[in-house]
Amino acid sequence: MERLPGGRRPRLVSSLGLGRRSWEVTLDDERGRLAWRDPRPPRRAGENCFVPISEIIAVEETEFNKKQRNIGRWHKMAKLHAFTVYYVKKARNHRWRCSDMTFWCVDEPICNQWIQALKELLEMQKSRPKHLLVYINPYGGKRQGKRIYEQKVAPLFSMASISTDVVITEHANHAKDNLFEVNIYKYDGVVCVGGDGMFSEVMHGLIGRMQKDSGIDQNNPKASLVQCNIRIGIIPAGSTDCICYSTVGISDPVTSALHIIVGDCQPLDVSSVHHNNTFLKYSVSLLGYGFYGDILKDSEKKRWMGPMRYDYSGFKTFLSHHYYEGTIAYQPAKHTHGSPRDKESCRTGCYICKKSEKQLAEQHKECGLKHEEGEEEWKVVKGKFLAINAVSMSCACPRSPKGLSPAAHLADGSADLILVRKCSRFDFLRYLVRHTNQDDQFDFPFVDVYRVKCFQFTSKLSEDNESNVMDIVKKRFGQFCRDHPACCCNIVNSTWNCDGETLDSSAIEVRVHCQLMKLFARGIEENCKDEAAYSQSSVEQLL
Ligand SMILES: Nc1ncnc2c1ncn2[C@@H]1O[C@H](COP(=O)(O)OP(=O)(O)OP(=O)(O)O)[C@@H](O)[C@H]1O
Ligand SMILES: CCCCCCCCCCCCC/C=C/[C@@H](O)[C@H](CO)NC(C)=O
Ligand SMILES: [Ca+2]
Repeated sequence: MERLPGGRRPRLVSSLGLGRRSWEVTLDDERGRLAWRDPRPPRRAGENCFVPISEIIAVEETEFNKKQRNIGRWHKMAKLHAFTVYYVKKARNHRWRCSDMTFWCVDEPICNQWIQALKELLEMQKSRPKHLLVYINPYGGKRQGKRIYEQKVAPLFSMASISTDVVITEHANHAKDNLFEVNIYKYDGVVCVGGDGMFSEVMHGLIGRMQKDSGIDQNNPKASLVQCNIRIGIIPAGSTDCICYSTVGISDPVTSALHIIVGDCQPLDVSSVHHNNTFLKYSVSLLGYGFYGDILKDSEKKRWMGPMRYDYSGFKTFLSHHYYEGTIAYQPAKHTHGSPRDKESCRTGCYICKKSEKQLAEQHKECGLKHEEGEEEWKVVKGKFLAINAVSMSCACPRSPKGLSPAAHLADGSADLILVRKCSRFDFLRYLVRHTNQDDQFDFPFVDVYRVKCFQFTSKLSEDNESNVMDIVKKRFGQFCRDHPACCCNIVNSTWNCDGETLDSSAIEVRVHCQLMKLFARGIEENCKDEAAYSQSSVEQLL
């Protein structure tokens, strides 16, 4: 048996047929690769091809005649034995597809040896899920959730030998409530088929369940929450699908299903939102007051329009140009080195997020699960704002491929607080348009951005309300009519948009919990054509 670099022996080396030619095929378990090359000298660059074992989806014995291609005439005389390897093929724009290759030989024991060895190696991929709980929202987005799951996802899960318990939700909060009742510990993960709202439900169910089982009171804004190690997979079938897009790089059901199958793991920051020591919600994407809150409030009445509702309400809200007065107090995130103005974005294996992971592990070692709230300084900002956005991740989505804060990190324990002060409609439009092109959306005198670990917000109206409700409303309403005929400032509060759900209170207290949960994802991969992708495309040229 030929030795590999370093004198290692591969697990298996055989001469196998692939297409019309015979190849030297190697199963190198140390490097984690299934590789094949043309044995005829000289070996030309580009003829060394491989698939990482971690990206093989399944292996199965194949009835060769059914798949028979135009192979040499002499082979037609003998009975051929074959096996098919299904693997991840990386296409453009972070899209993944399931591709396959059929290897053949005349020797049945060799064929069986290959099938067995590959299956053993797949069995050893311990991060892969075997049993999943799936929730499908049949009414999310364009109401395609059930069809998408049945046609595109279920066949892949079954090919990868993943068993599933599927729940088609019958009402809002069905998935969340169900997660408090079922034995979640028997599953390797929970999958939601829907949009950001559906993900939010599943996340609330899982995090809430973990806290309940650990005796943690979610109403305590300072409580150290217990990390949730049951991963969530998102099959995008919603209107914005921002969480899927920001963690995978594309909103595509097949790509997401393949990330689940290969057992990817991406930790995620979660912000808790409280009002007066009462827990309101968790957020992983956008907490938006003013512009995004008003869009959401208006669009909720137009759910029948589907994803178009956001364009309609967005246009209406833009024209209304309301601003809101309030005070924000925040603690800067000093533990992380990044800044919202960085040119680099969070990508697979991000070193800033890795550093936060280490810090978190050290913190847990030092003080068990007790969280030491640092007596760090609070900064206070008062003003009139068109939008207050706090994002724990970039919030990239098909409408804005770089997101609301392009340099925000998925798992660094911080959120980016973006304050858009009162400005002209034209300037606000310029700001919005920069979400869709390469220009810096923070490079405006009326936009400030801070990386924070917690913040509080109080609207001017609720500050006033605390003194004397009716007097102030009357006084302010008079002022409003006399001083602002253009009707741009608002005597009522806006609403918080929390990952696509409205909050009942305007005064909130927010804290980022570093890596509180995990997704079946790996962050956005760098956009270079990597070695594996190169090899795979060259396979197709060669066959
Ligand atoms: N069977 C159901 N009937 C009505 N509402 C449901 C049902 N199942 C789930 N929901 C609710 O529907 C809401 C919206 O769903 P989802 O997030 O899937 O779609 P979307 O709002 O169109 O997309 P996005 O959140 O990406 O904008 C969720 O908050 C969820 O609570
Ligand atoms: C005139 C051009 C204007 C273009 C403006 C583009 C800006 C788009 C930015 C969208 C960011 C969406 C952030 C995600 C929020 C989700 O949590 C939420 C629920 O799905 N979606 C919305 C729309 O609130
Ligand atoms: Ca973050």
